[in-house]
Amino acid sequence: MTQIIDGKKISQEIKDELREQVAEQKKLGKEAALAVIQVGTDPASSVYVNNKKKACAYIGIGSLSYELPEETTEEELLALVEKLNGDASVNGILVQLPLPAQIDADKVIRAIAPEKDVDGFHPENVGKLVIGEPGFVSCTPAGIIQLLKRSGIKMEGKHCVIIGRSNIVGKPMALLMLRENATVTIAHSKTQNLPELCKTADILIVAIGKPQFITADYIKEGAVVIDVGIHRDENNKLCGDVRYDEVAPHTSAITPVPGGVGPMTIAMLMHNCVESMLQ
Ligand SMILES: Nc1nc(=O)c2c([nH]1)NC[C@@H]1CN(c3ccc(C(=O)N[C@@H](CCC(=O)O)C(=O)O)cc3)C=[N+]21
Repeated sequence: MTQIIDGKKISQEIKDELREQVAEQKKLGKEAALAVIQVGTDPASSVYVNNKKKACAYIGIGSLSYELPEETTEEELLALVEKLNGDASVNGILVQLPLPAQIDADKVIRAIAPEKDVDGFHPENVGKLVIGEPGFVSCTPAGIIQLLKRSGIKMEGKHCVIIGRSNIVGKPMALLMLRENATVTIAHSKTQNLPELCKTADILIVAIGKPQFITADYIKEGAVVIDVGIHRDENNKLCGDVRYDEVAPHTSAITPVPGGVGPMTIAMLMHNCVESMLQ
């Protein structure tokens, strides 16, 4: 029997836990607030940003919303980040990616005060993850660990293949899996014999960014498959990097798209905001 890992349900559990924690802190006079900055009006970004604001409202975290025009300059964005760094009522700063071409995203990420970097993208937080010190962890990989733990899936000693080596998903994912005592392989666009390699995975985490790329040929019978991709197909329906209908029957557990990893990213962002408030 294939276990369908319900990211909506698990993210709801986490949000309910956080909501209680925030209510407790409110009694002590402590409040949390997240600043969300969006440059331009990419429709997909707007959906995610709205989901983040809804989650804040549900949990009781204040949200400040900055919607800047597409032609915003790097200097203007950096000035806003600086202002929010110095604002004691703001615990978290999130600059929605991708940014328009005139803005250097790395420069903006480095400008965010590490103690307000709830995305976990700042080099200081990335470095802490590498050496195993507490710090903010990138939300998508942190959410995947929660999905696995809360679904009763053991990671210790398992071979985990991660496809994708981005700073935001693949690399932090590998470090978190290592922390859970998995044996980790990172695959990428230059990896040879990708289907054969994937067939050795007990846990396959797919973050390639190509719609429905992974077929049943990549799957060891009974493997756990986590799909990080999010796309719209020819019928404008959401789909992932994995051909779900074909792959699912060969797995012991799999995440759907939507309703898998996506909602967990937001739950972990909320978790990081609460952590930031408690510091
Ligand atoms: N600074 C920054 N931090 C991010 O965390 C960040 C970002 N930039 N840029 C874009 C990606 C993508 N991302 C998602 C968040 C929620 C869903 C999500 O809620 N997905 C729903 C469906 C949403 C829909 O209806 O489209 C689901 O999978 O069920 C997906 C993707 C955060 N990102």
